[in-house]
Amino acid sequence: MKKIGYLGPKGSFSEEAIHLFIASQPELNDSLPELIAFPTIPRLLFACNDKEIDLAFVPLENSTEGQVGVTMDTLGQTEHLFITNEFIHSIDQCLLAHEPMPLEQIERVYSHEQAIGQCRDFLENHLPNAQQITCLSTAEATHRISSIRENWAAIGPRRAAQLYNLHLVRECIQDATLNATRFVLVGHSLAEMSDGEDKTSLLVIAENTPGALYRILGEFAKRHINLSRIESRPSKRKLGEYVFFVDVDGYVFAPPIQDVLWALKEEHISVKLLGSYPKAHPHERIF
Ligand SMILES: O=C(O)C(=O)Cc1ccccc1
Repeated sequence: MKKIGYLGPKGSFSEEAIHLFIASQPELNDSLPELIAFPTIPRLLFACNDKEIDLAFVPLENSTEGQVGVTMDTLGQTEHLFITNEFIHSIDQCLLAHEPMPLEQIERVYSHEQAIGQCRDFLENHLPNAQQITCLSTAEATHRISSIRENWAAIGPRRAAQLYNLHLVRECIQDATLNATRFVLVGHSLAEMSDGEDKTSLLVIAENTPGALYRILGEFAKRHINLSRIESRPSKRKLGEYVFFVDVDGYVFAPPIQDVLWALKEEHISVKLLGSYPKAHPHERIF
């Protein structure tokens, strides 16, 4: 039985999404994998890197709040991991508490930083005086408030209310109605080319010199390769030095992508392959 790790505990958005992802994959449905909850994203990805688990399922970016920096940074640091699938899951944030309670009475709000960021306007407008407390996940936040009878609330998935015996004070409190998170499944080997459209994720380390990024992007443009995403993260070595996460259309062994990789190598630009995997097509309800 395959072991798949996710950011837990039970009731997190990651758990909700991994169940839906498994249901969408006929080959995983035949012998259901064992799901293992991890408390943090680095611990989960390093456990996969060290082969304690077969696969790790992690959030990568959200349509409202943007990149999940810790996932990107850890993927950059690990050596034996490849993204093998992506999965887009729509996210409805709920405000949960022990009992029905007027918003003015809520003194503290617990949640994951991504969830707090997705509900920033709601929190400013309706809970301006509540203290915001960041937790390792929305489910951890929900679990924390469930054992203490105070005027505290948590932001998390609807299902966490049932699991932790809490009341749904408000639903759909995220600032953008259409709010979706892109999760990726990470494993130990490169996925094979699919029957449909694939994409390739690369980590490019550019020099801090005039035109460095222009030359990198030019290699893709010259070969008519479409870039679907480019994000920078600090190199963590020096202020003002960055690494770039680039997603391009196509499978890594497609000749134009191989040509770009050769050209970048010749220019001494270092590139780490993060994976090649089937492109997810978001459900219409999401976008
Ligand atoms: O905290 C969770 O429940 C997670 O799985 C991370 C997360 C948080 C907010 C949106 C999507 C994923």
